[in-house]
Amino acid sequence: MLLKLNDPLLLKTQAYIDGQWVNAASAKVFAVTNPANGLKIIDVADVGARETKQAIAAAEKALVSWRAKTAKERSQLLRNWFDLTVQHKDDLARLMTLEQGKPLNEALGEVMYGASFIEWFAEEAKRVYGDVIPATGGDKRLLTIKQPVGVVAAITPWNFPIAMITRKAAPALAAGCTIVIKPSEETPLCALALAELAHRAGIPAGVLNVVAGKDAVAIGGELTSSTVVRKLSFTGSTPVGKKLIAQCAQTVKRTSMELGGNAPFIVFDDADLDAAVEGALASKYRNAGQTCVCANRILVQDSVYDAFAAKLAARVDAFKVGEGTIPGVHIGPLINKSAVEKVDHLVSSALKGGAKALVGGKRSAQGELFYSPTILTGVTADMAIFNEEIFGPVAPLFRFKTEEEAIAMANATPYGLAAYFFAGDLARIWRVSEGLEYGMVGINEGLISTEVAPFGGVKESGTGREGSKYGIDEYLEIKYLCMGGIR
Ligand SMILES: NC(=O)c1ccc[n+]([C@@H]2O[C@H](COP(=O)([O-])OP(=O)(O)OC[C@H]3O[C@@H](n4cnc5c(N)ncnc54)[C@H](O)[C@@H]3O)[C@@H](O)[C@H]2O)c1
Ligand SMILES: O=C[C@H](O)CS(=O)(=O)O
Repeated sequence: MLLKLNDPLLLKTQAYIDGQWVNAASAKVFAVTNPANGLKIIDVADVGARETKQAIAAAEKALVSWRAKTAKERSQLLRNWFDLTVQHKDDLARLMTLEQGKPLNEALGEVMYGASFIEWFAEEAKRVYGDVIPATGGDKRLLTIKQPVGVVAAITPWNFPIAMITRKAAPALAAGCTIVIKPSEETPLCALALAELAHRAGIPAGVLNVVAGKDAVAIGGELTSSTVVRKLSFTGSTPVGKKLIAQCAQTVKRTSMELGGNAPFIVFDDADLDAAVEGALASKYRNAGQTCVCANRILVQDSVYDAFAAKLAARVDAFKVGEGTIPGVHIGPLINKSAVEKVDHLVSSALKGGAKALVGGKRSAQGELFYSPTILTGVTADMAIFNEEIFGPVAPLFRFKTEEEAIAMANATPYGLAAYFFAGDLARIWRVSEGLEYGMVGINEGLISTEVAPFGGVKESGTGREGSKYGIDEYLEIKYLCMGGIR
């Protein structure tokens, strides 16, 4: 797709530091490519440790006046940012489809989902309350106040290049923090466009900074070792999250971790099978299966296995695979070569182990980074595909006999982000909801993410929650005040 933007000034190719657009001191650039065809979209300034230091210094400088603003003043500026994001939603969606590959309608959905966090936290900014605590002595008054953590670092993934940024930046700014964002090198254009809109919204220089570069380790090293940065909010893979937690430990930073998933999707014998199929389609194949909350293992009770598989296959077989700008496309490309190779390896290994491809089971002829929507049957829990995050349009179906077996299978993973199940009986719904070791559970529903509810996982899927009334707490410190001598 030639890049036709209504507002061409949203296409930014430099780092955004201290309210200025700057090139890399090294003059280096890196190419951003379209995963649908491998063609270069544009070159972007390839910044590193030096520019990251400058961004941290800018955020530190801006913190003084930003935290001193009233909650209402910060709220209004966030509202301006929300309004501009919605106003430019079509251009942002085009940029996203171009650099990330998801179908245009999904990209538009993500822009609005991302904007919803700015809207939500524009309001939450005005509801940061403290406490008055009943004193232990007549001469004392006890209270708490909440204050911003300070300078925040955010490191974000490529699969939701707008929403994963606003889900961090909005609560951080609402709380009175300033932020340095390192987007994925795969998808910097959306991040830089968001920075341009924040600038236009009147968010002061240094409050929000974006540093994009190929050397994630160098940028991350600066962000995690700086004593000025008091918090890291990371969204990405669990292995990288573990590294970053360790790096942050050296300066005792607060961290929020939104990491990998391995979501079970359980279909019980008392489920509405048509609803379960709709839920599986929505959860499994969104963003070509490249979401942290995608159904990763579909567990189906024996007596309904064949009926469910047949219904699901009929729908998946009808999926249209292609470039995201083409109307009616359901499945776009995966993000890069290693992603396709990983998915192909997991499928091939399962097939070698005796699984069968009811639909797909191979790369797509649409292009180097396309994979065919796939359903595998006869998959067993000893296969790698049961234990690894697939991150592709592949639905492995597993059989189970009893409710206890389903819960045990579902929980047999180090991950604990999202889980789903379809059932009818109310007592079963309560038993299974309480038995699943996950941060989020979809019950007769495959799409659960919203700005008003807490998003996050347990075990090795991370710590902390984003969105909801809880999300702003990640960026606040509670200070206890004890007033004495009051007689
Ligand atoms: N829990 C969630 O909310 C959530 C949301 C989206 C994606 N994810 C997870 O993210 C993964 C896919 O995204 P990804 O491939 O971008 O993940 P990734 O971990 O490879 O990269 C995420 C970000 O970290 C950066 N990074 C990588 N190595 C780094 C290092 N050593 N130091 C500093 N920064 C580093 C990358 O440049 C990118 O910006 C999947 O595991 C998915 O489940 C989780
Ligand atoms: O991939 C992770 C995102 O958080 C997915 S969602 O859009 O928030 O469900």
